[in-house]
Amino acid sequence: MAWKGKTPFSRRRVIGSFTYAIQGVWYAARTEKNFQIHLIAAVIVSMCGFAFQLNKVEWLFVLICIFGMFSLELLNSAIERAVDLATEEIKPLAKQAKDLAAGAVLVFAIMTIVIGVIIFLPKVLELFQ
Ligand SMILES: Nc1ncnc2c1ncn2[C@@H]1O[C@H](COP(=O)(O)OP(=O)(O)OP(=O)(O)O)[C@@H](O)[C@H]1O
Repeated sequence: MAWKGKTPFSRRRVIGSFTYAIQGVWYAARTEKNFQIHLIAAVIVSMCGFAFQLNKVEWLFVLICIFGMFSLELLNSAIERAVDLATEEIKPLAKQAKDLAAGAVLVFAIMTIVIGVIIFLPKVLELFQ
């Protein structure tokens, strides 16, 4: 614990926690294939959002989907590492932990796709009318 001995809300501790969090996001952006795919998808979806001039509510849903996917992907990567740290052997509990974490990402991804279809499909269809 790098902040041991500091008061709970000391400025250095808060800045330290923030710095570590940024390091985590930066590490994922540099090394995690899935996180990079989500980054590209987020840029494409945002460009589509501007192109189709989404309203405020539509943007809120899109942003929740984008940042929710990032958050879950980061958690999934953290769980994978924690499991690998706990054991290098093949164990049913290790499999369950990793598969459950991957399942959480999948469930949110399905919701994201459904929301994407609800928001963008009518706008795309309008282009062909
Ligand atoms: N220690 C283990 N014991 C049993 N099964 C495992 C173990 N480690 C991984 N697995 C199984 O292999 C799958 C793939 O694990 P892995 O660690 O390669 O992650 P991944 O899903 O390929 O993620 P990423 O590609 O992001 O690293 C897991 O989802 C799990 O089902």
